[in-house]
Amino acid sequence: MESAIRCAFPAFIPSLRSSSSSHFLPLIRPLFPAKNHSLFSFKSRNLAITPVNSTRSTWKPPAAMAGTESSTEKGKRNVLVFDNEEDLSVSLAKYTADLSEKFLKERSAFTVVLSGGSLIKSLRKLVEPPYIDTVEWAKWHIFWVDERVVPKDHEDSNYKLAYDGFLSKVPILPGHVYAINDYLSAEGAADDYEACLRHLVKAGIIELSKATGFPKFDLMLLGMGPDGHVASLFPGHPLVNENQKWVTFIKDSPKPPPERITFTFPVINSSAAIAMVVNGAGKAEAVRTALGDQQSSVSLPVQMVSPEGELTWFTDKEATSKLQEQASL
Ligand SMILES: O=C(O)[C@H](O)[C@@H](O)[C@H](O)[C@H](O)COP(=O)(O)O
Repeated sequence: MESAIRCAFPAFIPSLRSSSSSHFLPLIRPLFPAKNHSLFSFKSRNLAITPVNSTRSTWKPPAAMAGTESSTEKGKRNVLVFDNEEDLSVSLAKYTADLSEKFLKERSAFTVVLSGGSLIKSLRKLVEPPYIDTVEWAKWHIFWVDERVVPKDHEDSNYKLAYDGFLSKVPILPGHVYAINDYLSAEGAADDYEACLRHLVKAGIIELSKATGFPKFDLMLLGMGPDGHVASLFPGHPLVNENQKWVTFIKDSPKPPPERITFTFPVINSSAAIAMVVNGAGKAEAVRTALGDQQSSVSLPVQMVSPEGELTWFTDKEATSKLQEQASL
């Protein structure tokens, strides 16, 4: 029953762009044309590390990167290393638009999960031509992998961050933007968001993973904190082991604000595609832990990201600087 839907739709007004058919022109470019990956690349059975668009290359991936394979047996793994964040954002926009086209050939909805943080800024090329006119925005459905339990107009709100930097600039339908109910407690908001997801599964908008029974989103765009957290799943916190709930809550987040809701790892790892968007020197130590050659034990939540589908790291030279140091030792 429609009145039973408890998804909190925000008062979100999409930009008044033309609804001409140019929004729906098909893209013809393949994912990641080979010319952008020409310098050198390391590929193994399910891991590829590729410096992109460099004018010179000094870093060779550590041989022990192959250790990543054994811990990520599910899907294909790529690590793309860009010269800078600008190049990263150009490639991220193309990746996202191409994935949207690919999924929308198969079904009528494209389910996209956002995180907070610097990711939103890195999506800036997606709101520019050609994508603003070619992506089938009306079929996108937007979710959050985590949200701070604050009002939607609060400066800490991930909804506000995404609205200001992305959603207000593209013609995504207001009813397709699934924000949390910010009138509830953290626990209530988590339960409410899970109920929203369950409704959307029944409605055929979100698929369920045949392998896990958890919701399977088409694309998760994740950031990583300097401490290696993803979503609101922090190192050493028991929530990283939650394996029943789809959405849970935290009241003692080490990163402020303390009260948040977050998807759990079974949901994150049921995704068809995850883009790990990680740039800047502040992430270098966690990137070394996640992708370097000492991966015998899992100490960081980011190391638990292992989707059913494809995992693609969008990184830059600064974020991978300690990997490069390690490789040159
Ligand atoms: O609400 C949040 O805090 C975010 O969702 C969080 O998981 C974020 O993605 C990482 O902390 C990376 O943020 P930065 O890219 O800004 O470092």
